[in-house]
Amino acid sequence: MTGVLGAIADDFTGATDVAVAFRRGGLRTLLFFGVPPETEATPPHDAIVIALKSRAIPAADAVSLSLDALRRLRDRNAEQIYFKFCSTFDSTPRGNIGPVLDALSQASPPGSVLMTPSSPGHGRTQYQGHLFVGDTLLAESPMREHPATPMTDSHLPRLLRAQTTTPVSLVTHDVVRRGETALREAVHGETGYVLVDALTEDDLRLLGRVAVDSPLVAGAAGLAAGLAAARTSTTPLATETPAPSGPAVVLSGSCSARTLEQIAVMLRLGRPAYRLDPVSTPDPDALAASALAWYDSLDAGGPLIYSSASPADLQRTQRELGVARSAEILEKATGIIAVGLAGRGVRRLVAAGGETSGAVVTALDVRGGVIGAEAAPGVPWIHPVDERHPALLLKSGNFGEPGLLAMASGS
Ligand SMILES: Nc1ncnc2c1ncn2[C@@H]1O[C@H](COP(=O)(O)OP(=O)(O)O)[C@@H](O)[C@H]1O
Ligand SMILES: O=C(O)[C@@H](O)C(=O)COP(=O)(O)O
Repeated sequence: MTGVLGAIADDFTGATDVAVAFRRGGLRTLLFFGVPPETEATPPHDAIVIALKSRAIPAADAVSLSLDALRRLRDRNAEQIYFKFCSTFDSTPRGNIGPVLDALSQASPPGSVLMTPSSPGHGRTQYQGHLFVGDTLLAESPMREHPATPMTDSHLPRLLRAQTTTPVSLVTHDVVRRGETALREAVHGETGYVLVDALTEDDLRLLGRVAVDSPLVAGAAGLAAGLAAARTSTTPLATETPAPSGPAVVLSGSCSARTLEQIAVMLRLGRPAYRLDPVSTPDPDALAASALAWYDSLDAGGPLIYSSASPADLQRTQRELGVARSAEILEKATGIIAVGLAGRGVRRLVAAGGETSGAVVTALDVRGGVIGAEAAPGVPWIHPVDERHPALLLKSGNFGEPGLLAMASGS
């Protein structure tokens, strides 16, 4: 399919992940945080990614935001739409993957929707409809403890059927192994949503070829890369923007197991660290003010301000304050802190966690940026178009080696 490839991502770290996948595939990619104004001027591009914060909000709001994004992408000549959800299928029985897919497919030309969360680069694979995180089933991985979207089932057709009345079918790996013609027949012979097994990047390139003319495709960064590879770009990529420099701070609200390891490394290295405790200070303004006062008193660089907590500590806070209220307090405080840090001359902000990153970008009012060098696979530096903003590294909870946060905020 020619024309622009438009992606709608359900959170901000997911959006950077998919933007990187498109860019690596040779597509000149723009990333917008939120639906851009109609008039926003843009450099030439092959793909546009719109980052929403629609993963954990009420389904009706997620649908309405996604339809706004769809309209804006269509205004900008997007002929093919990619709905990016999490490679760990983060959702609840109420949504939001099913409801958003329903709305997007009703607003698109007819045809089955090929989809898979498989992203081998991140250790996610789909086999016999089951989602694996490394060598572990999703429901046995740390995702079962996620604060907003605990994943306690690994079977994708069952997870999706709980969220939609649209038919959901499964194409298993034996069909993928038979090659393009067999897969094309299997996918295009179905109606509704077709979850296709994929274990390798080669599988995903095959899926990309099969979906290259479909108006709507869905998945994580793995299939996005497959789709990008199936489209050709005649324009060579711009040269890589160098990694940014200047004072750096890590802001982490991610409670993912990988982030906790990355925080442990920072603490072991003796980096200055300030823990946000919403139970002792439930007023976000007061919480932010004390964190900023602490920052002002520092003489060492590369500090960490965090609320990330182990599953047991997280549950204690959530019992005390409620899941929504604790997240609301922390995200509001984190936003205020981000603005305060930018005002104090911080030039690199590393945010850990999708929701947390969304809070940071929204509070700073960063509208969009150019995708730069990757600090880890799927985690690029973002250079805001408005250069007064600090460079941003939005780290998905599950991504990066244990040393990533320390490295990205180092001098
Ligand atoms: N100590 C805490 N107690 C309760 N909720 C927390 C705590 N720390 C973070 N949160 C909330 O948990 C959610 C974490 O989600 P996110 O930032 O997407 O990271 P991840 O998905 O990696 O855990 C956010 O809404 C955040 O505000
Ligand atoms: O697909 C993925 O795993 C990521 O792109 C993503 O969406 C991660 O979300 P968070 O773990 O909430 O950062």
